[in-house]
Amino acid sequence: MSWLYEPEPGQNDLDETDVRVRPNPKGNKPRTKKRPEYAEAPLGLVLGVDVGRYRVLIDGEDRVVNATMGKELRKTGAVVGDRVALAGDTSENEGALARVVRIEPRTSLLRRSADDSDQVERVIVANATQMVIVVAIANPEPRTRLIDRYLAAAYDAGLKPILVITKTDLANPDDFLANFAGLSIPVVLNRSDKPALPQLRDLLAGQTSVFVGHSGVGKSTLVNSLAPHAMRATGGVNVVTGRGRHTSSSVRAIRLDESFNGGWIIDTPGVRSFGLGHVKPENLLRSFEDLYQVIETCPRDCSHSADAPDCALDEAIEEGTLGTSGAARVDSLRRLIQSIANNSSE
Ligand SMILES: Nc1nc2c(ncn2[C@@H]2O[C@H](COP(=O)(O)OP(=O)(O)OP(=O)(O)O)[C@@H](O)[C@H]2O)c(=O)[nH]1
Ligand SMILES: [Zn+2]
Repeated sequence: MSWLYEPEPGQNDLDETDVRVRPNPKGNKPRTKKRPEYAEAPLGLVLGVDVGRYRVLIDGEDRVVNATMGKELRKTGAVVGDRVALAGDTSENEGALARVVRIEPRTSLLRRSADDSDQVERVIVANATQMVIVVAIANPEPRTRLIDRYLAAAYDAGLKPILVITKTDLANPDDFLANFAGLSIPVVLNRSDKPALPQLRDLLAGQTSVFVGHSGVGKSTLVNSLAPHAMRATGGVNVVTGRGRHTSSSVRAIRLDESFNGGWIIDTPGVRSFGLGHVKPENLLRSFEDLYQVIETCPRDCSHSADAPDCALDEAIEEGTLGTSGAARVDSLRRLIQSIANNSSE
């Protein structure tokens, strides 16, 4: 249920030193009775989740342990990127199973709905700082609206978006990129025979970057070029259960090498759709930053949809102030507004 995942006010400001004496802004009862008991529990990072089993990298050690969710946390569940406290058998011994007894406050949450009318959201990744949107310039043909969806999800989650255009050996990306000229997001042009490693390194250094993209765009190829050691470091997807491919999620965290200054990639191969049912309309508008100045001049309570009277977007298109891609951008925004309209009326 969505409310379980809502960050509390002020939560984003907390760091590890706040864990033991977390101030309770509302002064009501503490969230978990168990907290003092597990104050010394080792902390770790969730690298992967497989049918209720978690692979957790213990802080300060190069040790990945298997864990299950403690009883009181089972409904909430943890996701890749979560920082968790462990009790029980935290050894790497065969058959050892630790227990997650606490999930640390999250600094960000990337969610998606099954589709735009679905308000039951699924949390995909916790604590990421940016979203790398991977799109091929050809094969498969890029779709600007899909990128708009990703951008809306990124802004809603508080993640900084970065656009990586792959397969630039196949076509010239200039025309396509004109669609996003008004956005202040970094764009990296990449081709597998000459990966743009220095530029990517600059952008990914010290960050936790969620990689998203449609099937076939070359995301795996890109991730492999950035983290050739990935399989070894993360232990692969099915190590925990050893049970074939029945993974509940193949999302996994991959540590980048030292040249990335503590940077991580979170790959999301299983994530096919990006429903925006949970996205707040104001976050959607913010993701169209090139239109935002115009939107601010709209009448109060303007819905900005195609039938909205006196929407300043229509005027701006007529006057040509939004550039050549202006009409297409407005069209994309309006489709997304329409898609999440059911949601916002409740
Ligand atoms: N020409 C060209 N082909 C590429 C490039 N990058 C990847 N490919 C090819 O595109 C195809 C898809 O690449 P993947 O890396 O498997 O794509 P993916 O996005 O991970 O796709 P899924 O595995 O379906 O999620 C493969 O045949 C790659 O060899 C590139 O820069 N140029
Ligand atoms: Zn408007």
